Amino acid sequence: MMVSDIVLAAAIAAALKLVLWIYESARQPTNGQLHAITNAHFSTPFSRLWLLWIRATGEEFTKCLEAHRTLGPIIRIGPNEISINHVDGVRTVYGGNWDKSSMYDKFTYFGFSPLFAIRQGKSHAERKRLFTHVFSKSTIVNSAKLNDLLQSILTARLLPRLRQASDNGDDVEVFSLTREYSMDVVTGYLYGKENGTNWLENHDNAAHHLTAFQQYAERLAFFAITDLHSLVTSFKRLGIDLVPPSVDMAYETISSFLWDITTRTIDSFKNGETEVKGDTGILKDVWQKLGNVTAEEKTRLIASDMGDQLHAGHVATGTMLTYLMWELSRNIDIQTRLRRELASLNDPYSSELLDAVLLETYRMYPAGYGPFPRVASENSTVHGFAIPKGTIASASPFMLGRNAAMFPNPDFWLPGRWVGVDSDKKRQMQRWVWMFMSGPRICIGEHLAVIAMKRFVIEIYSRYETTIIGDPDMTQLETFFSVPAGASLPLKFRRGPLKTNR
Ligand code: HEM
Repeated sequence: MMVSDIVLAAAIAAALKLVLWIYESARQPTNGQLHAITNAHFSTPFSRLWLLWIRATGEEFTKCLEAHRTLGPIIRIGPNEISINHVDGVRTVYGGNWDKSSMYDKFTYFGFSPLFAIRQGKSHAERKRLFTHVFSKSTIVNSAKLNDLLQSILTARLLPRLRQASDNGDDVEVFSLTREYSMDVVTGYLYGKENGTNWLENHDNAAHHLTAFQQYAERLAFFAITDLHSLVTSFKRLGIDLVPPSVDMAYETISSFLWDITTRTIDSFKNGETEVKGDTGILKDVWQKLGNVTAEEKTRLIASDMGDQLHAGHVATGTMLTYLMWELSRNIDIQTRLRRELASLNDPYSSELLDAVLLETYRMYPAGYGPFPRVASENSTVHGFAIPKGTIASASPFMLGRNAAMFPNPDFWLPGRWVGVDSDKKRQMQRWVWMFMSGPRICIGEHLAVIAMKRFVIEIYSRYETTIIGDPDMTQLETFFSVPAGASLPLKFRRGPLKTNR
């Protein structure tokens, strides 16, 4: 056979595979028991194509929100899939024993699923026990070590960099700055201060890795790895790669970064080596708790979990801080009030306006839009509808946060809506702010992220006034890591008009 014949045969096989895949996606067995639920699109009872299309074009959540606004809190988005946009339905699905869907199988590092990707409740609960104490609210709030870590990262790395930029009149690229800060905090907590990253001071090293994390979770790459998985695999067998090589290279870069930082730290306490300085964060504790596996497996398992925690920890926290600073920089009146309030309080953590600014940012710009699919493990009732076993359901913090009855003018960032409201009303409102999720699969890093964000905002806005430069594209991408489309937020930092003791 000549080379051209082989290429032609591969092209024909690929075309056939594509046609078959479209046919299968377009005509799926319909689930008759879901007929009572309103269809988001006429095709959804028998086809996934509408869902795949809005996902591929990056409009999944605005289109589903539009459909919810006219059709109600439960809509059908595929032959076997529903979308929920009400906290009662969310409580049933995410607070109960619905497992994660097969979408999560695609996320492994070093041959193991990290906590986030474990589908079943029992295996998940076993793994989660390794980390529950480490991330509990009382551990985080009372940890003197974490307090020192934050203090040293802020005073020795972040503030000198901002002072220099402000004195020189230089812009600060805030989307990078916030991710660098967040990675330094998360790795410092997990691996110990001396063994974690110092990206705030090693900008080139940081930029290389930030790009890799960004490319790996890029919207279309995520879509290809999850929804197009079978097509991507079949094409790969024919020698055609639908996923750009940059994604594989990014995965390699992330894996080697994770492996290096994790094994260096583990080796130090395993072999009593002295290369690694200082304490080793929480890793030693996790290592000792892991029984019944070989040392090699333990290392791979821990590195896999670290992959998950480092990725979520730096991108999500960095994204939230970026949107918060963007809004404060274009709402100078609120920024000024916040600065005054922080300066007037002995304990700036107790600032009501600081809380309001954070909650409003979680509501408007949740760092992950989804999808977060779950599978009904038995016949259930969701928001009054009978849902058969095997149905896939999902919800999104973006859609829940745009509830106009709960949040008038839902598309506007208005922190004032959280100020002066009575505690019952505030609790009601908070149920709709679902950025860290709820139930057994709630984000384990929530308290670490919140303390890191509060400390960052207090330190910066007690000292500096920030203003926007140019016209950054802050459109939020509708995907799992919903980062700003322009991936950049340059701000000007000016020493604050108020003098404070901090
Ligand atoms: C603002 C920052 C953060 C946001 C918005 C966020 C959001 C989320 C969300 C929505 C989930 C559920 C994902 C799903 O079910 O598919 C999740 C899970 C998780 N997050 Fe976070 N996260 C943040 C920070 C962190 C940090 C700092 C860490 C750890 C250092 C972390 C570690 C995890 C882990 C391990 C899970 C899986 C939990 C489980 O399945 O039991 N996250 N996070």
